[in-house]
Amino acid sequence: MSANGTDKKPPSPSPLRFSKFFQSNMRILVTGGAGFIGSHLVDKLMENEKNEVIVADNYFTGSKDNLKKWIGHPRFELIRHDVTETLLVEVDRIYHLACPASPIFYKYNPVKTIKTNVIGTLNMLGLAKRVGARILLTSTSEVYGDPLEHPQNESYWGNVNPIGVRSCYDEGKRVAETLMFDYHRQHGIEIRIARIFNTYGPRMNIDDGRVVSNFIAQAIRNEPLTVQLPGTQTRSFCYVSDMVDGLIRLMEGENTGPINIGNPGEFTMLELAEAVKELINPEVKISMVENTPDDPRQRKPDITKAKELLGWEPKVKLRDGLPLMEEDFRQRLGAPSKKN
Ligand SMILES: NC(=O)c1ccc[n+]([C@@H]2O[C@H](COP(=O)([O-])OP(=O)(O)OC[C@H]3O[C@@H](n4cnc5c(N)ncnc54)[C@H](O)[C@@H]3O)[C@@H](O)[C@H]2O)c1
Ligand SMILES: O=c1ccn([C@@H]2O[C@H](COP(=O)(O)OP(=O)(O)O[C@H]3OC[C@@H](O)[C@H](O)[C@H]3O)[C@@H](O)[C@H]2O)c(=O)[nH]1
Repeated sequence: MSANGTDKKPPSPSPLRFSKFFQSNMRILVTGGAGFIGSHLVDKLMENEKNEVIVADNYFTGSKDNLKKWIGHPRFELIRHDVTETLLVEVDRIYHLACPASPIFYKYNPVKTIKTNVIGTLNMLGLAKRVGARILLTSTSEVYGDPLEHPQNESYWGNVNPIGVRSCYDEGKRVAETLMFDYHRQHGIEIRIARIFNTYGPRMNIDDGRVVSNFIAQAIRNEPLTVQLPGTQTRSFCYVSDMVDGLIRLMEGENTGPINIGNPGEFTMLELAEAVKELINPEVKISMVENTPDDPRQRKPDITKAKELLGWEPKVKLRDGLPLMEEDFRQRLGAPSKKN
């Protein structure tokens, strides 16, 4: 009797796979592929003509607009699907990103956020088991909570409030990581876990609520930059092209992780506001506003593992990445481009 209590072997891939005429394209599922990081990942995966990409997304925080250049492409398929329901597709790789990432959106329906992280990850692991796919989870630096170690390396177990308003996301991702390792140990599933630190870039929702998108939209509209108190809390911001590069290296490498993927350049929120002011609108005012509960006071990735195991480190500095994002926001807000 096997570990799952049955004598049946998992189904083998379709007989077509063993046909000598079979074109061995890599079939890749990206859950949450209509979102910010997901759509950039899809762009990169589609560059490789050997890849077929399937996106499954419920459009809660994502949009078809982010994928419009691929809709109708013969190697691309878009499915409106909620990962809390099962999905049956024949794939070789699963990038499992589906989950709202902005605190405003993950706190909007916390029970749904937990379901997305727990039931959604169970469903994707079940799919990986059925079709023998390798699965990568986009976990988060939030698993470290309000960290008491600085910078954070992967062996730190974190300082997370289990009953706070952020817990649906933080604890949801922690359970998702546990599920990944249990499926790996119990069923031999090939897993990869990325712990992503704050990522920014074009295509973030304008009303996403995260700090970089808020400040850029505010600077372009000449509205005060809302620095939440005390303003000395820190974050480390990674440009999205670096993030996508790190995720693909992790997926195709030999290590399960968890591996931190982020940019170690650390800034206080007041420093970030000053940088946005200087680069985008020197006239804009800065206004100090109330913060939300359990906001982590400091965050910076130790990326030694990513450097050693993936040969990866970020290339884009914050001062170079912010103007790239500004142009995209100007277009979408209907503000004149700075290039003209
Ligand atoms: N951006 C960051 O700074 C950051 C940091 C750490 C971890 N992450 C993780 O990376 C992933 C992508 O983040 P993002 O910034 O692109 O966020 P995003 O909100 O832009 O994208 C998330 C996508 O998942 C979809 N989605 C949400 N719930 C779903 C469900 N139940 N079923 C199907 N689709 C669903 C959304 O519609 C959206 O397209 C998330 O898992 C997030 O937790 C992001
Ligand atoms: O307008 C704002 C928004 C946010 N902030 C501050 O900026 C900091 C960063 O806040 P964000 O909402 O951008 O993101 P957080 O770092 O809190 O969480 C994020 O990080 C890890 C990911 O998993 C998630 O994408 C998200 O939870 C916080 O200290 C917050 O208080 C502002 O000062 N002003």
